[in-house]
Amino acid sequence: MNLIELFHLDRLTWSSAIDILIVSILIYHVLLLIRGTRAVQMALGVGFLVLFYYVTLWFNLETVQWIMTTILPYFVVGIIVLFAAEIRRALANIGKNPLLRKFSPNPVMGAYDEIVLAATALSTQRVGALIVIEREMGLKNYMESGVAVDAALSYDLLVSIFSPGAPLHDGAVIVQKDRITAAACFLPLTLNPSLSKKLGTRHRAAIGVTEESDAVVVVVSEETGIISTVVGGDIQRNLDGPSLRQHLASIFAVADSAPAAPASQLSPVAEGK
Ligand SMILES: Nc1ncnc2c1ncn2[C@@H]1O[C@H](COP(=O)(O)OP(=O)(O)OP(=O)(O)O)[C@@H](O)[C@H]1O
Repeated sequence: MNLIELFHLDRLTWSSAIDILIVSILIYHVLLLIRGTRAVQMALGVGFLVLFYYVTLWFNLETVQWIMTTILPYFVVGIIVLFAAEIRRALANIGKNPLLRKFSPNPVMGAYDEIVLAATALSTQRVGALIVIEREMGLKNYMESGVAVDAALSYDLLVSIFSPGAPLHDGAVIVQKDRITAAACFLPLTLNPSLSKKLGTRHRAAIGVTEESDAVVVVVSEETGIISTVVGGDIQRNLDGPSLRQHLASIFAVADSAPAAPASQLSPVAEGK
């Protein structure tokens, strides 16, 4: 028996090849989506139940089969509820239109330089900060949990919002293009069990919002002054001004022309705090 007969390749048609390709791409994207989340354990549990169902068919275990087929419809509803975040993310990714992205104007890196400067200054002063930058997916539901602000994105405003004791310092600032649109916003916490225990709620909120949206988050740790960015649930730690700027420039695909000024060149507003 040759390979063609062994794998029935003689029956392979163009449509079945395309079929296999699409299913492989779908499986690959589902695995990418659930990688590193609690959904992995659940997917393993579902796999085990499916296997168990075939074992009951094999041994003709009628009562177990009856129980499994009776609870299956409820089980499907349960899976939809449990995987709601992952399903939302998958649908949002499908809905992202690369054409729309091409036509929407690029954010001005100058505006994000304000974030770089503020993060650097806040880090030096050990002031915690949580800045969420909206991309294609709207963040209106998170904005509604905070206080609406409609102001130009500026270093001074960011530093004053996060100053300890300022009324809006607790929670996240939301940035849409070159404007600060909300402050003191509450974000969903990630439930990822594999995260370091060293990451507290500020960092968990930063990761959580990027698991549910395509936002980019800049976090400054109050405890250590460490600057991190989070995209798609992945946290990148230990950034400094230039690396944060470079990272934001690469995410937003804008020309990285001028390096961010060091924190020592910042205006007296920050330095005085
Ligand atoms: N769900 C949330 N949404 C928005 N902000 C949050 C949320 N949870 C916590 N925060 C912010 O994080 C602060 C508490 O941070 P905490 O010390 O628990 O976290 P952390 O990750 O260890 O941060 P740090 O390194 O800055 O101490 C809160 O005062 C609040 O400003």
